Amino acid sequence: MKEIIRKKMAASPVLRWTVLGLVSFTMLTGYVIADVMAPLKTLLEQQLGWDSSDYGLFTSGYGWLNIFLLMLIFGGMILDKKGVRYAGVLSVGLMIGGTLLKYWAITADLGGAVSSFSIGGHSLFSVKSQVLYATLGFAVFGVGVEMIGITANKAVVKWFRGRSLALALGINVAAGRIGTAIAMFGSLPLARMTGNPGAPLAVCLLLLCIGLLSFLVFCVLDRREDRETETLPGTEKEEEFKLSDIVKIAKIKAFWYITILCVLFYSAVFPFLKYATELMIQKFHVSPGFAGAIPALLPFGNILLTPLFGSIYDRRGHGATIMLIGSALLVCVYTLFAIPALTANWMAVVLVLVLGAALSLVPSAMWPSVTKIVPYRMLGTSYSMIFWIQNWGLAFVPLLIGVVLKNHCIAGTVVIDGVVSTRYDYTLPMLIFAGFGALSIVFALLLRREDARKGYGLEKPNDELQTNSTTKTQIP
Ligand SMILES: N[C@@H](Cc1c[nH]cn1)C(=O)NCC(=O)O
Repeated sequence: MKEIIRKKMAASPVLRWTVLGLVSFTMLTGYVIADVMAPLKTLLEQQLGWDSSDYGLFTSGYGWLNIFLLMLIFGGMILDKKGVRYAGVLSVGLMIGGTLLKYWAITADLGGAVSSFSIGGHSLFSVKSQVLYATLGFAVFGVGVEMIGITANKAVVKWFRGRSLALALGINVAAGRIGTAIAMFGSLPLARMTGNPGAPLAVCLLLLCIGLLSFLVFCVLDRREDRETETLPGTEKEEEFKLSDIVKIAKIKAFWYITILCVLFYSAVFPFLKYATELMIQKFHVSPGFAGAIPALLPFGNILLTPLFGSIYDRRGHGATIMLIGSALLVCVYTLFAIPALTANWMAVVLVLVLGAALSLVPSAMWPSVTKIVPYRMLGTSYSMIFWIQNWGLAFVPLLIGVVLKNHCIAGTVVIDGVVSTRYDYTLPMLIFAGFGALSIVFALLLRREDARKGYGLEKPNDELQTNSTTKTQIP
């Protein structure tokens, strides 16, 4: 065990909250683009001649570079080595570059060109060039947006550790949810109004440039603060991140518990949203025109509740218990979704709202808790390792649910909007999500036990820890 002296918590509250506003706004602009194409699936098929597999390929592009080329992990290491300013500007640059490529692909007339890939004369696969370029653009964007996620978290920790940290991180998550809500509600009307599926992307690009400006203003404030803090008496420079720190992180049991809890929990929520509209139509008999509005309630609930639960964690503690309650709610929600006899509309609304509460509880406690388990200098890499494993779940669980639906859940046909469609029985997928929830409970319990053993302080108020740890913190 080693002790280092932390930088003094300088900065006025006004400056701290200004910094949070600037960084969170940049996050918001990135998260709008992450979801902006999701409501346009039908429009892409109608206007650009895409089919479902083109759309599936394009959507999956988000995780390609992050997962397979380990870009997320490299992003975390760059963040720890070079700092939040460098990593943030790089992230926004990648998001702008990726979105420009995607916008060009969607709006250019490529004359129906097809790109084919073959090895030794054997054709592997061919894909519409437009889809390929749009997917590559989304893949580059995916690296940037995941990196801004970890960078924003680390920047918030840098400015808020010990002072309303969970509230600040909760507001940052809420900013991301506002971005998702804007995309879910604004994208389709704008594309329809202009008759151009590229129009929402053009607006997003403009928004992202404002996000870049916002981050640049943050950089000026952050650099000034760094200079002032360095000159404070009694302030020692923090140890630099080393590659060997990855091994140190990997040896922390609680880190793995929180990582596994993260992948299980998020795999039970975000992939559910990809099927939620169909579930509303087929199980709860909601009209197709209104069905998307029920799952869209989810981010709205989060916008208020995540900061609220964060603030409770700051003042009262119980971080591990909050994660436990959030996981338990998942089991309740999906078990009720699985019961075939429950088909009332209001029930679907209530269950989505409770799911929203779960999606507020767990992130509000999870991201601040990581700061109690790993030292600040390793935080970028730790967040990136957690996000990397989480991205596997986010990429493959929707696929798993699709395969399960296709092979085990077909229950005849149903007429939707005058079109005969396959009818699915969603009981099994809902039980799978409930299973993820049950496993999340196990890992939340393990985390709580480990906390009791090692004394990370997950059950203690963050603000109380501040008085003990503003100057000194224990480093494993
Ligand atoms: N790694 C991200 C994944 C994501 C993408 N869009 C929404 N979430 C993440 O976990 N961000 C934190 C969060 O709670 O959304």
